[in-house]
Amino acid sequence: TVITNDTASLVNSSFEYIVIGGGTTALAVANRLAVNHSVLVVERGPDLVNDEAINDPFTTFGTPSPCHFQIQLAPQMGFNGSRMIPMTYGSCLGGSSSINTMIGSRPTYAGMTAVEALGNPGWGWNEFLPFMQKSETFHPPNPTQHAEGANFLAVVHGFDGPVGVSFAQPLVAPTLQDAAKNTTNTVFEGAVALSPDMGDGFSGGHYSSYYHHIHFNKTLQMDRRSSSAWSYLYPQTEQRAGLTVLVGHRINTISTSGPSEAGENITVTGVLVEPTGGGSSSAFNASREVVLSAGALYSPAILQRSGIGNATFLQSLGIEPVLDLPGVGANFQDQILLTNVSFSIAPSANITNITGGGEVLLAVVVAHPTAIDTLGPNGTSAMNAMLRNISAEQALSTGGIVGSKTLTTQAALTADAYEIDHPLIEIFYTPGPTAINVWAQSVLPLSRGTIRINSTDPSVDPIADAQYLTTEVDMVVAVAAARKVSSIAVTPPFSDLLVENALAEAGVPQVGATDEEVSQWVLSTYTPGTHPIGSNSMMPRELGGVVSPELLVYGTTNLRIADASIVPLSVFPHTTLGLYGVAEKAADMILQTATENL
Ligand SMILES: Cc1cc2nc3c(=O)[nH]c(=O)nc-3n(C[C@H](O)[C@H](O)[C@H](O)COP(=O)(O)OP(=O)(O)OC[C@H]3O[C@@H](n4cnc5c(N)ncnc54)[C@H](O)[C@@H]3O)c2cc1C
Repeated sequence: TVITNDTASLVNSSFEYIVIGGGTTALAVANRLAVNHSVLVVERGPDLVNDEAINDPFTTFGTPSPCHFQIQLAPQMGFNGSRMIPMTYGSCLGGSSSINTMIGSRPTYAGMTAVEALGNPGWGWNEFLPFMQKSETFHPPNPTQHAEGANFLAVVHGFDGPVGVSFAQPLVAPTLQDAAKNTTNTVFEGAVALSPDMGDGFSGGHYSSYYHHIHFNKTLQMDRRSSSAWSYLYPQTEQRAGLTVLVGHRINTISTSGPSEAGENITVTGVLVEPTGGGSSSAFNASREVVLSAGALYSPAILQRSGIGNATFLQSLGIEPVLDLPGVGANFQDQILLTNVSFSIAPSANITNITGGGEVLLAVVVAHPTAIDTLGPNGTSAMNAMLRNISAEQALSTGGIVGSKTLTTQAALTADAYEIDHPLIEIFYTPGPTAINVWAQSVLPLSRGTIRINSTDPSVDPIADAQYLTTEVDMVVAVAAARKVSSIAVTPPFSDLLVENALAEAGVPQVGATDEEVSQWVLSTYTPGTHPIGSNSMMPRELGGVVSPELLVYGTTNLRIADASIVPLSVFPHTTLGLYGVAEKAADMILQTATENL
């Protein structure tokens, strides 16, 4: 493997495959293709192999690094007006997996059923699971962790893949783990059970200690973030003679030839690249395929600059359309997080047992309540009523929808998922030095937004508009999540760990607050879920889909997308482990095509 930031040092300008981006999915795809092929990866950010703040999984979350970037979102809905909200993402080798909170969750069976039913044969849970397993080396809990509630089911895991997945060693914060589980049990009236394994596909209605994307080296007794870079690129075992990684360079456009006179598929021939800091451009050729993996925020922007997108919109920017694909940049979505929830620890409490003595990961206990657990016995029918009755008018008022049928179809599939056991919300408990964070997040939002460039200059960020909470159903879920957080803070044994007036001190609505008061708090304080997806969705073209189930961009012969932008519904409570599955499946399909075209 060659890693360089200097195009002059590259002997070749032609490769069999070019992978755009050096992030989470990109490096996994590149690793698999480079076993037998020449591959060029182009990453906008730097190589931070020796940056300990990134490598050490116990670095306090949010500590700035040269990989941390923010995009300013378009004005989002707030209380009595709009709010300006930034969204954080990673830009370096490993992409967002180099800075994320490493919570190791997977999509559910119900979620993948919905993805498949949207028109994506081959993407159901049973077919998808082997690809997640292929990526993973799971470290089972040790006997002490097991005694404290950490559990696993061997049949759903992989034990030989590049990505380390482990419980924190040792399992931190025993008092908090215990209190959080007991209180979760009480607040959800026993309906939320201790999970045998949160990654077994049936995680609705469960809670558990949580595993993270961490390599645990048993011999060295050492933990390291298992970013995509530390899984698929840096280890000795993953070195590939065919792999060249160009860092500090951004893709401006993808080059195309065709379409043929019959108006058939176009072929991509390579990419135009420029140094991130400015300088002259270089062209690289791809003899087989180009794989776009620049993430949900930037992949649609690269397509749009290359003339692939809504033709009318592209023309308005003076870009000659190559392919009219209105779904590029549409169906953009993100979960919301309620993060303004930090409860002070009581002076009498044993801080060491609660905080784990300083070595703390985000989310030591996670709960995935279903609609019934969260909204009561009529929860599923309430969700059904809202989701199945979305009118065409409401659908079209949601900014990022290509046609009304797109949202009604997705809403019905979301209702189906809740009927099986899909979690409605996620609640996670994390200790800090003097406080305990109880964060909640929506899981399957329905609001849809857009990613649109407003300049052909590749150094200018696209306009990212998540349209958070703009559908009624998303507000209902957010308010229900907030109410559960309030209940948790006043329910023993968890409440015993907190100062007496914890709710008021944290500014969180009291139990019994009106819907109006809770909505006001939600709208004033919610933050991005930082799980942006959907902006090049895998779904039928007539619904506004951009890629086929083979991840081929419609209307092209050899342009695939493998990153969070292809995920059409937020069925991954946290995205990373599922995205490694996407990457492994993408590589498998690309190599299959290579074999057919020998
Ligand atoms: C703060 C934060 C916390 C998170 N916490 C968790 C968590 O606990 N658990 C979990 O599972 N998920 C978490 N996530 C989400 C998860 O990390 C992302 O969904 C996932 O990493 C996205 O992978 P990707 O391959 O789509 O994109 P990325 O990994 O973001 O990679 C995209 C890459 O493309 C590069 N790029 C962009 N434009 C260009 C261009 N023009 N040319 C060349 N390169 C380009 C970028 O620099 C970047 O490196 C978190 C995310 C964030 C930001």
